[in-house]
Amino acid sequence: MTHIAVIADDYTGGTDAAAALRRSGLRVVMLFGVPAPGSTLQECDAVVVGIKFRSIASAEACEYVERTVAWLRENGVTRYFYKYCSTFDSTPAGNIGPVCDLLSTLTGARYTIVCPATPLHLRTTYLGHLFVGDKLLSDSPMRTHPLTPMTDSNLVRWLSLQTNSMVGSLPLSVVRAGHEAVIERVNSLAGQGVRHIVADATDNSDLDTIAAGHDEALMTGGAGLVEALGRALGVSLPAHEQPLGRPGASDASSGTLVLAGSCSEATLEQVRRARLAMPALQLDPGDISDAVTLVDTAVAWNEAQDQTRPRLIYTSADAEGRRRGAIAMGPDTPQILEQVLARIALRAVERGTRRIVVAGGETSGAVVAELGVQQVLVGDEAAPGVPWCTTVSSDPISLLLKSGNFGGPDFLTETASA
Ligand SMILES: Nc1ncnc2c1ncn2[C@@H]1O[C@H](COP(=O)(O)OP(=O)(O)OP(=O)(O)O)[C@@H](O)[C@H]1O
Ligand SMILES: O=C(O)[C@@H](O)C(=O)CO
Repeated sequence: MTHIAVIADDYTGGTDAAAALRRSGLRVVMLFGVPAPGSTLQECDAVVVGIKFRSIASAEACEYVERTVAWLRENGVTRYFYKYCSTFDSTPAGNIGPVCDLLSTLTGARYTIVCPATPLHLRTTYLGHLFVGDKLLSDSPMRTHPLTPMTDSNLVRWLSLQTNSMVGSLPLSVVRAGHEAVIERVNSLAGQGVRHIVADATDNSDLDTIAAGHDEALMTGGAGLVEALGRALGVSLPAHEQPLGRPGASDASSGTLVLAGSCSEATLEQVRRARLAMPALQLDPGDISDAVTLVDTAVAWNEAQDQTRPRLIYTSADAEGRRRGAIAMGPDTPQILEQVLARIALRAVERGTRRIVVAGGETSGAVVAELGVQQVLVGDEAAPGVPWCTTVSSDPISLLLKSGNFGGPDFLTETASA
């Protein structure tokens, strides 16, 4: 029986959630994209559906979510978790607010917990404000994100821009007072008409308190709260023999193609180090602004490399590099570059590549869509929240889809060769 479905707003967010559930010993199936009508869900404790709707128009995002919920219902799911980024990636128009509104209507939930806090990734919430390590979100590198610059750390205020529903908060003092105090406060807020409740949490025990005995059909947040729900579920389920398999990475001697589109500070440093360790090609729209020429250049370069060795192709650039590139390529540069890396991935797979590391959630979404991957088995983590995934096929591909901010400085170098 599938006890919970996680709907994630991008693919690396989905693999992060899937890794969190696996840590609790649950059997997890991960799907990419809105599931095809009529397709069936294989036996699992939890299903994660990763959909690329973080940065698209909110009407389209809601349509994807509605179709996904309809499919999940047909497959017997009654509890839902909406997973967004631990840095609350969104714009004043959405999509977190519109999707929370939609999901609470579809599930009939009286209120929605909103809790991106994920201590494992150093994201905490206090008095409704989101912190990244020791910085407020708006003082972190997220303030210059190419798609969703996060310029306000006050989640109650930010979410209120995205919805007409009332947004309230659940302060840490109440969370620390325990589960009953939490239930009393959320009932009181719901009674006052508050629909979305931003919950404070600074460590995993806070998340356990928020998740414990929660019987609404919907929760929302980051992988931290997903893991807490997984822990609560894990103790109530019989131990499994992991019948879905536990694949790790395929052998690195088959050669790894690393594609980086994330422009996060973490990825820029990982790219800088990987450049010293493997052949690398930078694709800079400031130098070549035509997408077809960029793809052809990269494909030719890639095919000239030793296919049994790691190699790196990246568009990642700092804010100044992106500004220069956008002058030449135009306002759709981010989306065009996602497609460029995706097409390079497809051409490489057609030529035999079976091991691909991708940096960046949107970039991963584009790559997975271009490769036509619909379902993966979630395996061992290469870093917290970054599990190896293996496509379900007779000629499987190992994929490592890395959220922009995740992994240590040598992540790309180590995963490409290990
Ligand atoms: N040189 C560049 N100029 C402008 N945009 C770029 C450039 N290189 C990459 N981008 C775009 O920046 C965006 C990065 O988003 P992506 O989600 O891939 O990474 P991220 O936000 O760091 O990761 P995550 O969503 O997992 O936190 C993509 O749309 C990508 O195409
Ligand atoms: O929550 C996170 O930080 C990640 O899972 C993510 O969503 C990045 O795209």
